[in-house]
Amino acid sequence: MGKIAVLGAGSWGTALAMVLADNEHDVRLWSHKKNHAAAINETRQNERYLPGVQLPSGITAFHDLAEAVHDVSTVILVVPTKAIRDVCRQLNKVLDQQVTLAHGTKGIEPGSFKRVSEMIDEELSNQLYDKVVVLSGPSHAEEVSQRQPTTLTASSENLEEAKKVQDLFINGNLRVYTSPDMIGVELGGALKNIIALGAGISDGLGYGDNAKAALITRGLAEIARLGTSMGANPLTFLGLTGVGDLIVTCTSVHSRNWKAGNLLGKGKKLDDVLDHMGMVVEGVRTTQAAHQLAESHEIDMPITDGLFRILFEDAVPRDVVDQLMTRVRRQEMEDLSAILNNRISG
Ligand SMILES: NC(=O)C1=CN([C@@H]2O[C@H](COP(=O)(O)OP(=O)(O)OC[C@H]3O[C@@H](n4cnc5c(N)ncnc54)[C@H](OP(=O)(O)O)[C@@H]3O)[C@@H](O)[C@H]2O)C=CC1
Ligand SMILES: O=C(CO)COP(=O)(O)O
Repeated sequence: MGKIAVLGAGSWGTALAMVLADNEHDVRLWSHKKNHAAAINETRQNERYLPGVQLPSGITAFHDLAEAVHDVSTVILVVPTKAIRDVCRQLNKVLDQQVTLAHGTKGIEPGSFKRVSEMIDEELSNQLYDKVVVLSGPSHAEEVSQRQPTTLTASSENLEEAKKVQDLFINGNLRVYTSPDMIGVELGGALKNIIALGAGISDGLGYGDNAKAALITRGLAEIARLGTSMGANPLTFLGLTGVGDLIVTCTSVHSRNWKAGNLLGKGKKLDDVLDHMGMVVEGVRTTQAAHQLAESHEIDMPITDGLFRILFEDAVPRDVVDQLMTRVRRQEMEDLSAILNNRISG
């Protein structure tokens, strides 16, 4: 079995490393913090990010990136979106063989509006890999680490690369599909975090299941609206990486985005919430990116707009809900051909 480097020793990197080790690969889990890597090797646990979970013997933690990627056939990037460019620049200096390159990161970069694979393509020398693969879907690290049944989708512009990643991860607990729609798969995974923040706020305000179902469904409509404008296949949003991930993130106590929203709904301030979380809450930056994108391209995203005002303009959550409920009346289903004709170019 192959040598694989997983870069990012947070909850998701560790859970993915466990799957690979279960599949008998030799896994190098890289942490940018020396003490963290040492503690993982010593205790055989990642106490900070997956407390109480015993790591399989096939995982070794590394702090030195050159050592972690030496001789590996595959590199999986699982750091937060804001760290992707920096880690790619470090990789350029130490990786000297061609690898299969995948990522499990869910975000869009504010300002550039780049998806994670686009950021990787901009930063990483193209001699080092063929086409990036994204691995996404409804999958909380806590449940994957307990080997509970989970499904994911591997997508790439080169389907052969996606199949290689499918092969590496698939087992009796984790079923992996493939998809050619890289844009839709990455956007579904990133944009659902915005709606999960909203679902948490709704729960924090004491609203019930009706409100949450409405947020999920109307949230899906605006994810599909933006995603389709950016070149995604609209059907992808009905799959695992669209509605599947939206459901799991909006309804699970494991979701950091839901938890952060819940605290906001209970009246906490964003900075205090983020300090308290101690783990990445990707939906915050993605809300900023999607809001900028929707504004500049005149795409109707009322939930995202409301979230943006709560997160960055101190809007009162209950007022935002009132505004959403009293918007101008409209027909539920929209004209897909109009959306397809309005694709964002470039
Ligand atoms: N957790 C989950 O269930 C899932 C998460 N994801 C996605 O995976 C990505 C990673 O999330 P997750 O593992 O959960 O996040 P966590 O917050 O659990 O962990 C993030 C990890 O990345 C490290 N890190 C932060 N900045 C850098 C940097 N500049 N260079 C190197 N390492 C860095 C952190 O180190 P430090 O301890 O120093 O902060 C930490 O080890 C996110 O995009 C998330 O949306 C996708 C599916 C499921
Ligand atoms: O992406 C996830 C589940 O698929 C994890 O969501 P959170 O980052 O909100 O925990």
